[in-house]
Amino acid sequence: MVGPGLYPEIGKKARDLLYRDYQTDHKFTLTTYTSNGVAITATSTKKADLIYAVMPSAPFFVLIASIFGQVVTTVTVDELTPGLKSILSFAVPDQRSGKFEVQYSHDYAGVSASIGLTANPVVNLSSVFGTKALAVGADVSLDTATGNLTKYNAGLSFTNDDLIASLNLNNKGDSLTASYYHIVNHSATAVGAELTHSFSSNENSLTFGTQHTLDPLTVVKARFNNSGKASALLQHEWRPKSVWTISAEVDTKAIDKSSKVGRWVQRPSCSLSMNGCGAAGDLGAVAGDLPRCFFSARAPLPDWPTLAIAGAGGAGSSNGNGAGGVGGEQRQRPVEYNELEESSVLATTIAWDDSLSWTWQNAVKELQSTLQKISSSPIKVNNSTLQTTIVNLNHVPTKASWDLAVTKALQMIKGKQRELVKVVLARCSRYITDTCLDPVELLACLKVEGQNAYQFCIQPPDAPAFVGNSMICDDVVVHPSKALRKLPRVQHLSAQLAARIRNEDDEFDILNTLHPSPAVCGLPTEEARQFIQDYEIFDRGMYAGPVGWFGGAESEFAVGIRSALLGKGHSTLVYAGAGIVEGTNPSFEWDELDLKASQFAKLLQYQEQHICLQEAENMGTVI
Ligand SMILES: C=C(O[C@H]1C=CC=C(C(=O)O)[C@@H]1O)C(=O)O
Repeated sequence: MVGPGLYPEIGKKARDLLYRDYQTDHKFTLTTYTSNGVAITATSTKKADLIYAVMPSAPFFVLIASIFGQVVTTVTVDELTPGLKSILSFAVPDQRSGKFEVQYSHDYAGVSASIGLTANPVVNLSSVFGTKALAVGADVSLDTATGNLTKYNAGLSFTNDDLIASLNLNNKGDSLTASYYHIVNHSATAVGAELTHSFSSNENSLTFGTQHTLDPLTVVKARFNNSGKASALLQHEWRPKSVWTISAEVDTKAIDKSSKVGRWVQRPSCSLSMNGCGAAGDLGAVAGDLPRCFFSARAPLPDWPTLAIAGAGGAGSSNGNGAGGVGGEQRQRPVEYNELEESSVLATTIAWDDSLSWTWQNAVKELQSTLQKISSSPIKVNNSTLQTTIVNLNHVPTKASWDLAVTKALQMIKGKQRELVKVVLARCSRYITDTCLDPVELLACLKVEGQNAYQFCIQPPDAPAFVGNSMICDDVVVHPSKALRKLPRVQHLSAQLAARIRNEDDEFDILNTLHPSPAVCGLPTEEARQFIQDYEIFDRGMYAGPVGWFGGAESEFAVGIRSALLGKGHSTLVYAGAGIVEGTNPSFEWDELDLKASQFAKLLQYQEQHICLQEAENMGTVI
């Protein structure tokens, strides 16, 4: 850090020591570094009903869906000129939260200015003056829509070798925070404290804590506050940039209440969404306590008389409950629903580790409580019609923009350099219907679309549901010779590839290598990815990303195409893509998009067809 740093750094050391990583929510961070130094970070934090147990050596299961909760995407371009950095960030589903920020650091000043990417943006300006030892700063936000100052804070900090003291006036002057951070005797131990006084409520809050670095990869922390909450955490970097955190919190004033325990893992460099900016779409959230996740796997569910909500949680360990799958082999699925003659069985796999706090008893207790929630809310699924009508439809891109993008792709494919061979361009169509759609009913209706479809529904709590009817291969692994595969609307050339995985192979790495495949991105991958980034004008979100689960002994993923995102209200986004190669005709490809989207579209038109049929019947006409 040069000079006094930026405003958020005032008091940051103490705040990090006292608050960072203590949350018991599930958290997942992915960071992707592109070749030109741009870091793309997606962070997802959400309260989960169950806390996932993820163990490096034991069988484990992480629902990939868990990364698609509230996602904050930040793109940082460092050092445009010495000391200058620009940042573009947005939180999805609310992409209106996007902002552009410029930071400038100098020996005696640090200035940061940001502006929201909306018509009436919020403008934020902060500056710090001083030296590394003594800094004074202010932070102001102006809402240009109302002309009001929405924030004005001020701060002062004093830093020497092993001690940082700071004073912050926050909340428009309503609260004063004094904080202190101290490295004890140049050792691996640091202590910190923070005292906040609120002038309006006349309340004080005091938190103090300590942190000890056990070895370069392991840190323990503990803290206590004046409302009686005691917390501790253990953090270990088990491989580069991958951190395990186990944290616990006890309310000493209500010791009989169960304590909270959380664990999470951060993984690096895993681009799970097509172009690395995985947004969950721009639809409103759907309220609901339980995450809903469903993967139909290679053996689709026999039927859908009742819905089993797959609670996203409990973690996979072999307990023999994995139902028989392809060829009778024992398969573990996170949640499995089977219709038998006289009863139905809902089987789930769980994991535990008695040497940690996530014991067998805990795992069973959580499972039982989830099952109780599930069994108290069975829904009869209507799998014949959706009884809804499309009231509005628009496509992004429009046909004209599509033609332009395809023409541009063809120029590049035929161009002198001939670097691009194939690029897959996509379309996102927003259907407004006259009723709200239930994602599971939609999937149930889609089932007729193909016995071999891989059906999925991923719906974290309070988030839109991502559903799809993707393709899968046949049961038997054959030579990688291509065969024609006919589906109800389209046909594909398909081939199966089989490989033996080495012990050291990691399923995250395998997935990272396979995604994005030429079927959703193009060839060569980097050129196609760049073209999509430059010319595709909507955010793919989860569309075309891998969907499935990691199961320790087994993982299962399909490509999230033939998919849609269902949000709160009456809005559904339907995605479709097509590969552009030499000789492609833009209009034919547009028709192909219509064809691919029609599996959803025809279900949304129920009433129109129904009315037509009725009218026809009334008129005695046979259609
Ligand atoms: C990207 C999609 O399809 C890809 C997968 C198979 C066949 C494709 C095609 O026919 O062009 C696409 O590459 C989609 O359906 O959204």
